[in-house]
Amino acid sequence: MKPGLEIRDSGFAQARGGAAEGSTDKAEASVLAFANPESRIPDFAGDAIAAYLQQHERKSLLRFITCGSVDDGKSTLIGRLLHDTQRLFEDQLAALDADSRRHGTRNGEVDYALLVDGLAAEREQGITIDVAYRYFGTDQRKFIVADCPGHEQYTRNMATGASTADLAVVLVDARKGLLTQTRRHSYIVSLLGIRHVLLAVNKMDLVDFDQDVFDRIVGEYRELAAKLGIDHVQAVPLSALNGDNLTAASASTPWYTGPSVLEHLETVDVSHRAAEIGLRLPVQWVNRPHQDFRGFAGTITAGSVRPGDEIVALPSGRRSRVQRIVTADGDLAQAFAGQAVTLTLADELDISRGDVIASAAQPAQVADQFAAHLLWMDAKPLLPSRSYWLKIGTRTVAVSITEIKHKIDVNTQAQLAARQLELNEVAYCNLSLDQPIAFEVYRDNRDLGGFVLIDRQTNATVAAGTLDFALRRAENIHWQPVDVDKAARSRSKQQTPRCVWFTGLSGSGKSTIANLVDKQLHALGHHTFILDGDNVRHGLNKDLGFTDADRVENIRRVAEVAKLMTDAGLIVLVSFISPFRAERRLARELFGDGEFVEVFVDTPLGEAERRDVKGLYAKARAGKIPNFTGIDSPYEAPESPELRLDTLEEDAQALAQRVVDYLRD
Ligand SMILES: Nc1ncnc2c1ncn2[C@@H]1O[C@H](COP(=O)(O)OS(=O)(=O)O)[C@@H](OP(=O)(O)O)[C@H]1O
Ligand SMILES: Nc1ncnc2c1ncn2[C@@H]1O[C@H](COP(=O)(O)OP(=O)(O)O)[C@@H](O)[C@H]1O
Repeated sequence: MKPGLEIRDSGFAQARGGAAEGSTDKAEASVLAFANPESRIPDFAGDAIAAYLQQHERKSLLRFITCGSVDDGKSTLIGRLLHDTQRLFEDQLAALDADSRRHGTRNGEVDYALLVDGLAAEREQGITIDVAYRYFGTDQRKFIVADCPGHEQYTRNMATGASTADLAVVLVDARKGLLTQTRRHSYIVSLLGIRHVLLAVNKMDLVDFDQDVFDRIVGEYRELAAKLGIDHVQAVPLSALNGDNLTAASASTPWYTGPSVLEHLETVDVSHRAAEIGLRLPVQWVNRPHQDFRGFAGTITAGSVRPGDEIVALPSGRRSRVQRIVTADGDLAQAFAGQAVTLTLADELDISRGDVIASAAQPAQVADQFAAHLLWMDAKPLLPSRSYWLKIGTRTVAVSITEIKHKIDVNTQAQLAARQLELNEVAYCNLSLDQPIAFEVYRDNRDLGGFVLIDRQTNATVAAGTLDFALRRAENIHWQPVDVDKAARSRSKQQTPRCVWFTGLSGSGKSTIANLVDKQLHALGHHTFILDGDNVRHGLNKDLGFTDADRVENIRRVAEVAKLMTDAGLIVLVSFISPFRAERRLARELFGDGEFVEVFVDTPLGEAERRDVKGLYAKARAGKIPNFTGIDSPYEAPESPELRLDTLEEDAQALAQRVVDYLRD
């Protein structure tokens, strides 16, 4: 990549677009990522974009998003900007002409919205349903615009577009004024750190270019922006359809003396005046072609670097000096943000993918617990205590949400109590990671402060978030070393500590079999303990019910207790329905190799229901117990348990013997 090409990319785009895994040129890959998964319009192929960007390399780049409600005129605005700045490709124009005749809503005249609403399905519905990235340029500047859909359920796409933008064009229909959507989108704009809004009060022609209407809307919006901490608002009275105040001043608004939309986009200064942060190089891969060369490759996301500079590797905190800055075109004397480089260091430091190389004088911070804002983007709700992947910069770690402090009504900013989060909801949460990471608060650095959460089973991106601050408690709690450790306890008990985890439907036979195993082991002189769902729910977990969220927390706690018991040298028999794979995996990950033995007590629902030891199935069928496992709450059978016990094939005694044999092996 050539110096001077100003492409920035945030953690969001990387994780979503899958850009640059192991690539030496993230910026180029980002460009392609824009062209590919987001924009569904084939004309903007990666090559064309790269060529275009190269041609306009020396101009500054403004990334912006457009947002507003359906029918506010976003697509028309962008289409017209593209058209009027004459960056349209010839064939696109030809296609547009034909399309307008076929689909256009404007009696055979060119319909600019069709330039942007790429998909046939969208045209039929008359709405834009995905983020579409467009490139255009003028003599002053080049632009990348993300067109964000206006429909309520597509908040997720809007957040995707916003995560890389410096400015948001917020469209308001002059006849309607601020709508719920305007508030929602402005909230997300502020959440994702955009400080500049161009408020386009559109369709002014339909209110006779009435200044009072404009002033009233602008006044209301300024109030909202102030509450949200959006510092810079430029309002423009607009008719995107007719082009008033779009690229030049309109004769219809003599009372307006500000810039046109395009003039503002061309001249607005979006550079962050925040204190210049030092070098940040999230390591994408460690390049070790032979014994004598060890280089750390990645794209510099902030600051600059020269050979001789003192650096610190994070999170380890080890220091060294930069020896060389290697690129495909030879070594550099200095490299800047946006450049993909390989650094070699004066000392042998243990640095791996996901670490951050930072300037020693101005390092990033390190922590493993945070307060953060989360935008939930999955149809399945967020369950606190469940383990997800958190991807930040080039690092991926396991995370759980330890507390939802409150969710936020994005329309009113009201704070509401919540135990779980649904699609498109925003919440303020505490997060706990399984290892420390290098980070910066999102306000200061989007690259090291913005993250996504990934479902560990489906690999789907389920949330986007911003780190607000590290929790103090993380700094102040340390592991207390103990002299009598697990190995010592295990030796004195003459046994290998284990966690034997029985899972299965209610009435499958977990308790019966666990009890028999316990008796046998005890008779053999082993030190054991049974943790049974029914019992633990009378004490430690008596605050929990049977919602998905409560079951997740139930299992998390009992897994932690089982872990403590194995640390005490015991063989623990855990007998819980534990219906979700994710939590059984979480439990497994607490233990060492071979220590966790998953026993699937496999009894078909019909059989468990026939037994109905406690009469619960009958009640559940009668609608008296909501969320009953197997009836109206799911059971996810283990895929590869250490033992599967078929209770239709063998009796409880024989099955217990199989468990004991397994353990004694
Ligand atoms: N709605 C609902 N669904 C399932 N089970 C219910 C429910 N309500 C009460 N019970 C009784 O609670 C026992 C299950 O508790 P667990 O802690 O093992 O459940 S879970 O692991 O959190 O899913 C379970 O005990 P077992 O029959 O021993 O499995 C039931 O007796
Ligand atoms: N092969 C078997 N293994 C375990 N239990 C069985 C078997 N066959 C019948 N049962 C009966 O099924 C019931 C299982 O109940 P329980 O052990 O309390 O189940 P859970 O703890 O899974 O809810 C008991 O009444 C038990 O006698």
